[in-house]
Amino acid sequence: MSRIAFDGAAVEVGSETGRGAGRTLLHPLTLELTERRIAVIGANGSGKSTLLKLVDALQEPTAGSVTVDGVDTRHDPATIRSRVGFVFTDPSAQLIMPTLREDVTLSLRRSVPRRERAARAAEVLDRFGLTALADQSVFDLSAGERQLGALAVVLAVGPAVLVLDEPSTLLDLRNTLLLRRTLAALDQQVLMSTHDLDLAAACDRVLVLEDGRVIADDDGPAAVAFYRRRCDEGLRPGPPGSTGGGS
Ligand SMILES: Nc1ncnc2c1ncn2[C@@H]1O[C@H](COP(=O)(O)OP(=O)(O)OP(=O)(O)O)[C@@H](O)[C@H]1O
Repeated sequence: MSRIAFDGAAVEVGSETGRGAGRTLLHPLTLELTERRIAVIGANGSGKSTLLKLVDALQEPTAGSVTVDGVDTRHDPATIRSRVGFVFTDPSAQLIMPTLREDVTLSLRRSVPRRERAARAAEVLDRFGLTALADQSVFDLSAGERQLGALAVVLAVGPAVLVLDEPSTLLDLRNTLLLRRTLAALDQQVLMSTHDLDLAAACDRVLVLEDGRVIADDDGPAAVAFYRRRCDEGLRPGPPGSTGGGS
């Protein structure tokens, strides 16, 4: 497995305007991720996507550093992106060709000789049950089909690390199960953010984020149980007269 290291990495935005303090999206974080399946969970806006983007050099840390197998994301983003594949929540950010077959073939242009690309693309599409949809306009595919297509495009080039931002958001139950099986069978290290707690519980390690801080770091079942308790406590009405207790 790869070694993803955060060394005091933090993200603050807005301070560059010089008008007072900026907003901290991610507080300084120091940890190493070497497990095979890692999930990041937490409320909307807690900083999950920000953390993931640091790993693929899509976001620069404003303090500290992030390295993947010793390569600093700020110094060598090209090498980072050849090792780390990023699957966005919104597949339209990923799919740029008219059909999935063309998109997968295009993604193979640097790693596979031209004469082998068609066969490799067919193999990848088949693995995701996308063969029947491969030549249809991507605009005619359902959102879930596009999301699986985006995953196929990224996996086609065999990145060492796969980063997925909420991969099951648009998927129905059948495709969620297909995604789970596919992720379980991958050789790659997988780092994902998700609101699907079953998916998270099946991971080797889960980080729970709250307001840009890691508040729990445990195995899947323990971290998910912690997060459920935390959400439950947050929803419980406070004693009469306390903030949020109502009038
Ligand atoms: N460039 C930016 N400038 C200012 N604020 C930002 C910027 N990027 C993200 N944010 C804010 O930072 C917070 C964390 O965003 P992030 O996308 O990491 O959250 P998230 O945990 O992935 O949320 P969700 O579950 O809704 O996808 C959000 O409140 C977001 O509005």
